[in-house]
Order: sequence, then structure tokens, then C-alpha cells
Amino acid sequence: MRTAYTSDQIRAAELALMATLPEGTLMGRAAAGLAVTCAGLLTGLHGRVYGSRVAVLAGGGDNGGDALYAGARLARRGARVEAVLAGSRAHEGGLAALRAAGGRAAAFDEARARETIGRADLVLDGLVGIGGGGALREPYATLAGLAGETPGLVVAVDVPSGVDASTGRVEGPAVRAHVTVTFGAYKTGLLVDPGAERAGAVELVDIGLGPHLPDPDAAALTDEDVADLLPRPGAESDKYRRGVVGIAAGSDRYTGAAVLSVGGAVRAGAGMVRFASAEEPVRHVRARWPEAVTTVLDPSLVLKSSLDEVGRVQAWVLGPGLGTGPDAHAVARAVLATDVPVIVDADGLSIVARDRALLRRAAPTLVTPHAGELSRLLDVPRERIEARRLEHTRRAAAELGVTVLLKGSTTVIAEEHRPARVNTTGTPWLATGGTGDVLSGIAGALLAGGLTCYDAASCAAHLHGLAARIAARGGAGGRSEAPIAALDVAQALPEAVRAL
Ligand SMILES: NC(=O)C1=CN([C@@H]2O[C@H](COP(=O)(O)OP(=O)(O)OC[C@H]3O[C@@H](n4cnc5c(N)ncnc54)[C@H](O)[C@@H]3O)[C@@H](O)[C@H]2O)[C@@H](O)CC1
Ligand SMILES: [K+]
Repeated sequence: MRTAYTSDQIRAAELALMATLPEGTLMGRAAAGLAVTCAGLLTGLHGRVYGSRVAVLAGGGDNGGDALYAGARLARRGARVEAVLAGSRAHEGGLAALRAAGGRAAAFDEARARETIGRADLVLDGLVGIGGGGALREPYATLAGLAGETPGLVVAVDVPSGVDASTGRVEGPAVRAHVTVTFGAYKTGLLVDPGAERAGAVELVDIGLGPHLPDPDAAALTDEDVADLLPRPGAESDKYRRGVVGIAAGSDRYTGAAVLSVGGAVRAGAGMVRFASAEEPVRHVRARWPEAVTTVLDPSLVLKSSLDEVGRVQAWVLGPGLGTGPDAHAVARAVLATDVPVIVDADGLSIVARDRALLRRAAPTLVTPHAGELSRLLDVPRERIEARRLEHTRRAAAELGVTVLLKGSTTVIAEEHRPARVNTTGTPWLATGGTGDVLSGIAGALLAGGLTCYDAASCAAHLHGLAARIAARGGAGGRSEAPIAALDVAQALPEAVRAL
């Protein structure tokens, strides 16, 4: 598991560790690790460090200190290092080390900074780290913009400047790095968009913080974690024990979403799928997935909140293509009145946004909105949600008393009193119609298989992203990606499980 922390958590751990070590030890470790990564990148570019040009953007705090000390190490290996000092003061020790190693440094001057950055092979962003707050002020903002114009590689020190290390929030100009070298532990803002996207590849330098770290603020599952969590059939298993998932989706008007959700559940390893809906979607599901046991719902029974005719299930998926009219509302009421875990997705979310009381139930509930749907659930503008994804996912979990999976560029999962989970798999090709319906089916299968909402959501997102990548590459070994359809994602699920 990759665990991540807020700035405050990191700072507290650093203080505790620092108290046990001679002054300067931590910065020495950080700068040494940073210099090794930069030297590796420069060697990759030119075959050597000697003679390469490095621009160090140094803020007034310790983040600038790290960058200046790393610059000094590169200068000692023959790099031509020039530092742009952005603050009214610079880290004294770092600046002296850089100068002693033959590097140059001067206070910010726009024309000169443009020239230095414009000819650099590598720009080291040491403007602000975990001490940053709010939008970058001048001249930091200008320098963050100039870093975007360099022909060279951009390496962010600890976090890309302009990205909030605790949340991934970006308010104004921010550095876009090829590589971020982060110290001691991952910061949550490096895993959550828009910060994650600004960070590029993240490398962790161990500075000995481990024993001082508290419970994480967020975590990302690895393939191994998902392999361990995934319910797998044993010799004793039969279809009932493996988990029966009920899917209440589709309507005479929308049949595709139902087919995709059932496909996700079948391919993710449900013991059995019971599909309940109107006549037309039932016909489509039977034609595409003969494995599913189908029931045409009698509206009068649903109105009495009875789903007895469907048979026993261990979890329900509610919503894809369901519609939002009175019949759909009755189905939602009946499903949410059951005593098993329920995933509410798509139209199901529109229904509960209008009738929040439906979410007050004893059994666990997982909601899987995208930003627009979460905007309706929380009554917060979509743009605010996009800019502060983690914060709003947590808020929804607390306010609604459910587990929340927010879909999007990085999928975030929140449940009260648990670290947020951040998904790291996927491909931009996933942004296509119907993939969310497949996700609901996968999560349903895992929930019916016995996972909690929190684990089912995290594992479903992981597998979904992995399957999408495999589908886009035409197989686990493929190198370049191509467009995919939602059904391709469902079809690639077995290969994703095999690849874990
Ligand atoms: N505390 C420690 O033990 C260690 C800290 N390290 C480094 O130290 C960093 C934290 O250092 P600091 O606490 O000095 O803080 P930073 O250097 O991250 O930021 C503080 C500086 O940024 C300026 N600043 C803050 N917000 C700004 C904004 N919006 N616009 C413009 N300027 C802004 C402040 O005026 C101050 O000069 C870490 O990110 C890491 O790089 C590492 O050396 C490892 C050890
Ligand atoms: K930085």
C-alpha cells in the first residue's frame, strides 16, 4: 500500500525525527537523494552530468535549501548550475554550498530568469514545498510559468510549487513537473488531481521518517493489495457462497447501461447475477448475458416495496439507466429498503439527491457519483468539486453517512474515520460512455463476494482501470493505447485479475 500524509502530519514527524539527529541531517539526506535522481536524468539525456545546465529556482524556505544543496552536489560533478533566488532571503547554508561548489546565484530578474530557464537541461523547482499556502505570489508565480517553457526536464522538489501538498488543490499558476522527488513519505496532494497530474512521476527519498509517521491521511492500493483482498473461490465454493448480486438497472428507454453493468458483474466474478428490470432491458440482458437470471419487475409489487420475486441477493446495484420517473423511484425505494449493501449509481443518484431519506438505512451504502452527480448530492457547484475533489468526497461521506467513490481523472474513495483511498490505475481512454456502468457491476460483484463498501469500491476502481489499460493496449503486453468501448473494459476484466 502506498500511504500518503498531509503537510501537518509530515511536519510533526520531521520534528520528532529531527530531535534525534544532528542539525542539517535531514536536509542533507533530502538533497543527496534529489541530486542522485537529477544526475540520473541528466545522464539519461546526455550520457553525463558534466557540462549540463541546471537552473535552480530557490524560494526562501527549506524547500529552496534542498534545491540549493542538490544544485551544489551537481555543480561538484561538473554541471553548470545557476540559481534564481525568488525570496527576499535565501537559505544561507544552501546558498553558500552552491557558491562554494562553483555554482552561480542571483536575485530574481525576469529577463535573466527567462534566459537561464530557457537554456536549462534541467529545472529544479525549489520554490515552495510543504510550507506553501494559497496561490503563488510574485515572483514565484512568474517563475512557475517560466518553468513551463523550458526545453529541459522539470524536477519538483518535494511537491510541485503551487500544488497544495495536503489536498492536491491548485489555485493559480503551478509548476508542471516531469518528476517529483518527495521526501520521507508521499503527500496526499501528489496522489489526487489536479496535483497528481502536476507531479509527473513521483520518486520517494527515504529520510528515516517511517517510525514517526501517524496513521495515513490517504492510501493507494497496489496490485498486490488488490490480489490479497479479492474474493477468490475455494474448493468448497458454489455460486451462492461466492455471492449473488442483484442489479436493478435499465428502463425501456435505456437498455445499454443495464447490459454493461451486468457485464461488469459477470466478468468480475460474481457467483450469480440476478437482473431485475422492465421488459425491454431484460430482453437485452438475456440476449447478451445468458449467465444472468432475470426477472421482469411487476410495478405493483415494487410499489409495495417487495422484491421477493427476484430471490435472495447479497448486494444490490441500483441505478444505471434506471430513469428517474415514479417507477424508478419505486424500484429505488424497494432496493434501499433491503437489509443488504447497496451501490447507488447514475439515475439512482438523481433519485436519492431528491429524496435523501432513502439513504437512511441500516445496511452499508456505496454511492459512485462523478463530479456533476456529486454536485447535485451536495448542492455545490461542479467546478468547486473538480478543484477540491478530496475535500468534497469526504464531506459527502460524512454528510450522507455512506461510502463515496468519486469518479474522474483520479478516482477518490472516502468513508468516515478511514484514510481516503486514491486509485492509481486507468487511462484517459476510459473517459467514454458506459464505463461507469461497468464499474458499478464490478463493485456489486465484489460487495456480494463479501468485501466492505470501502474495499469493494477501491478494488473495483483498481481493476476497472487495469482492465481499461489492458483493453486500450490490446492485451497485457501491448505498448501503445487505442480507443476502447465500455464493453471492452468488462471483457478485459479476467485478464486484469490474472495480471495482478
Ligand atoms: N522540515 C524538515 O525536516 C525537512 C524539510 N525539508 C524541506 O523543507 C520544506 C519545507 O520547508 P519550509 O517549512 O521552510 O517551507 P517551504 O520552503 O516549503 O515554504 C516556505 C517559503 O515559501 C514562501 N511561501 C509560502 N507560500 C507561498 C506562496 N503562496 N507564494 C509565494 N511564497 C510562498 C514562504 O514565504 C517561505 O519563504 C519541505 O517541503 C522540504 O522540501 C527537507 O529538507 C527534509 C527535512
Ligand atoms: K517545490
